[in-house]
Amino acid sequence: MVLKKYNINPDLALERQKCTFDIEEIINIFDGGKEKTSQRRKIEDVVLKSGLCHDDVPEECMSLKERYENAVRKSCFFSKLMKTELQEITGIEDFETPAIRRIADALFKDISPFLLHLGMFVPTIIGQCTSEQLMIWLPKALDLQIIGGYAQTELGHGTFIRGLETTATYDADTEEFVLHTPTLTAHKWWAGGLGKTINHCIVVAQLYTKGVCYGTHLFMVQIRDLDTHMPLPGIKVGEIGPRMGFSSADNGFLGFNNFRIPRNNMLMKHAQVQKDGTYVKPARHGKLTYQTMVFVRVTLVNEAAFNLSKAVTIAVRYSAVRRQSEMRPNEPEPQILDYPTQQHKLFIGIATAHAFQLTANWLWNTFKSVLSDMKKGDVGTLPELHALSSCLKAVCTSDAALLIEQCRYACGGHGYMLSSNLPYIYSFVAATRTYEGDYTILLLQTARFLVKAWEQAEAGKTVTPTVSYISRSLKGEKNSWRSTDEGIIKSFQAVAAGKIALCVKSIRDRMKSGLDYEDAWLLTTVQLVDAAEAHCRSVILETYCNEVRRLTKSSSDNVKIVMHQLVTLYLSYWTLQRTGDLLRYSSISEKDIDFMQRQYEELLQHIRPNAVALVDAFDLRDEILHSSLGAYDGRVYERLMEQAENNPMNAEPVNQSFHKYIKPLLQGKL
Ligand SMILES: CCCCCCCCCCCCCCCCCCCCCCCCCC(=O)SCCNC(=O)CCNC(=O)[C@H](O)C(C)(C)COP(=O)(O)OP(=O)(O)OC[C@H]1O[C@@H](n2cnc3c(N)ncnc32)[C@H](O)[C@@H]1OP(=O)(O)O
Ligand SMILES: Cc1cc2nc3c(=O)[nH]c(=O)nc-3n(C[C@H](O)[C@H](O)[C@H](O)COP(=O)(O)OP(=O)(O)OC[C@H]3O[C@@H](n4cnc5c(N)ncnc54)[C@H](O)[C@@H]3O)c2cc1C
Repeated sequence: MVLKKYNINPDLALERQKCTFDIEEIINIFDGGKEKTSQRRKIEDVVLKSGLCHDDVPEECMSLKERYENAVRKSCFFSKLMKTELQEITGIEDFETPAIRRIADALFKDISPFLLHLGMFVPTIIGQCTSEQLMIWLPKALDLQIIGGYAQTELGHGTFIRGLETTATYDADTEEFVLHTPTLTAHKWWAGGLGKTINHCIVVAQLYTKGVCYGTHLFMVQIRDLDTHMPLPGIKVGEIGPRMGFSSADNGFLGFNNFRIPRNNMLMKHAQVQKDGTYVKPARHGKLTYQTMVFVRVTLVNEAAFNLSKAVTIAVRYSAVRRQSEMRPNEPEPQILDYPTQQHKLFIGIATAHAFQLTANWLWNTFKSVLSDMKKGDVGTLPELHALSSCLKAVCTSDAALLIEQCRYACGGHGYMLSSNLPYIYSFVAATRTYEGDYTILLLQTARFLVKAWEQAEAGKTVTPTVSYISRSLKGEKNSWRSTDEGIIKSFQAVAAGKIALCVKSIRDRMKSGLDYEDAWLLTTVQLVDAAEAHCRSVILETYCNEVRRLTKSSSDNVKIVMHQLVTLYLSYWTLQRTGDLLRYSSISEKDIDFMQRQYEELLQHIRPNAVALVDAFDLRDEILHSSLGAYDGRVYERLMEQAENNPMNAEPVNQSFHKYIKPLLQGKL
């Protein structure tokens, strides 16, 4: 839809006048500098001027098939734009992925069927291919001569990768692998783009050679004819059916009937099958084939931050425009943003978006540094990255989903409209809690690392920096509560250490009472998930504080103040959420909690005048927000009426069902 232009709503205009800081400064901080902001805006301008964001009818009023076809059309033209005009017009050779990611949302209110091509297919080629394989597939994939996806999950197994049933059996006579789907539950299920769009995919299958199974490995498989797009003989493929969100992502199913691929289609950077069928196992680490998942988990922390920033922008702007009830008799109805309970629902969303964005950037840098270690042959830092990316993906996507839903509650009835975009944002982020490793499963992976770290520290060994608090705790360091940033972080670390200690004790006690390790672990998993979550909280709190301090070093005083108010709000919020834990594992007193509660409520008041400016500082254009409630001009009621009038249901004054059913019913003739 072409966005109509309106004058700014006077309430919003007034809000912007109250702002105490230069929003451009905060925008630059999050973009990574002025230059990056200007590059991003250039990219956005090109895409927005391309006309590609236009839909003749609102996406939500299209049928599923129309939505899919529309998303394919846009994905193709967007890809062309990325390869040609964007580079020519802006002169920017190296597209920053965050900029492309952000502007992609102007095209797709739901999901691009090409998401997995860019999000997993290309990264798997980069991470799992030998240099010869890379030369064959990477240029084709980048040039979109082939379009791919990532088919790992099966109907029967998603979490437990070792339980996958698809087989890839090596035939040394023909130097081919035979892919086969032995059971109903072995059918690949869920892969994005697989249903109708892609012609290639990475398939994860159990490798058999010389009669031995070597576990899951990755294979490049062409599934459709490049010209006719028909499934190749031996391939059964289709769309899995309507779901909560992801309607235009054509998630698919896939079965193989003794389907043959050349030996060279096994991705052999880490493990190899030689021509005679000899298996060469990965030299360095057994889980390197899981690397794309680590990459995606890292990017999902960014997704959590970005989508939360969209939701909270919509809800804060709406709350500044919406007036409801009365605070005192006969006074005008206040903006709902003036209610402390509304501020409590929303300001934590702003602070969390900052915390997650800065944590995502930090995690991305950690990821790059681990990759560079691995290139030098050192895999020593991989376990910590796996533990960090697992818990951060779990906690950030889960918190973001809850806070996005809270933003929807904060918009009352209108938040329930698809045109608010909040239901779309929610259904996208809700899926991120499950895919790429379910919440519980990933926290249990981190817990495994934490228990090991505890045992190492107990044995007097040095542990990695993110768990160094364990060593301090084992040395008997007592926590003394202080309501400063550092003091609060230390107390959250004491909570994590206390919980890990209890897990270790529970496991040992259970083993002493006769259980084996597996059962002792299993019975402790509720506590283990809790301990991993506590560890993750302490990581986020510490990273957020450190990064704000680092990034605002040369900022103006007013920016420092407002950014630090949000940090303090975040620390206070989580202190109040976790008083039980803090009373148990730190020296916090009831008086301290009263102080934190008052500080929190005062902070809501301090942040209130800057709330709209703070969400403006996410710099999200209306075309990216797609929201009748969240547009920059705040013309909520005009847009709600506009979308109602454009609803195809209103194209005819009387629907045919009246004549077919209602009238006969009224007349007793049905
Ligand atoms: C160019 C132009 C283009 C134009 C385009 C135009 C349009 C463009 C539009 C688009 C715009 C742009 C878009 C950009 C991208 C956006 C975002 C991307 C979104 C992507 C969407 C994604 C959708 C969703 C995809 C999916 O969902 S895909 C499926 C994901 N599936 C899962 O995630 C399964 C979870 N399950 C497990 O991951 C395992 O099952 C399990 C639990 C670990 C146990 O694994 P197991 O083998 O049993 O191992 P254990 O025995 O437990 O552990 C044994 C030992 O190994 C260790 N260890 C386990 N792991 C690992 C590991 N990794 N690494 C290291 N160690 C590990 C463990 O610590 C232990 O160490 P130890 O303690 O021994 O020392
Ligand atoms: C929108 C969407 C897109 C997707 N895209 C892709 C894709 O492109 N490619 C692809 O390969 N896959 C994809 N997936 C699949 C996704 O990765 C899996 O659904 C996800 O990993 C969870 O696995 P599962 O469905 O088997 O859940 P299950 O493992 O069956 O989980 C069900 C419940 O059991 C619990 N549970 C399971 N095992 C344990 C355990 N050991 N201990 C304690 N609790 C346990 C879980 O915590 C969860 O609560 C997608 C999924 C969605 C929703």
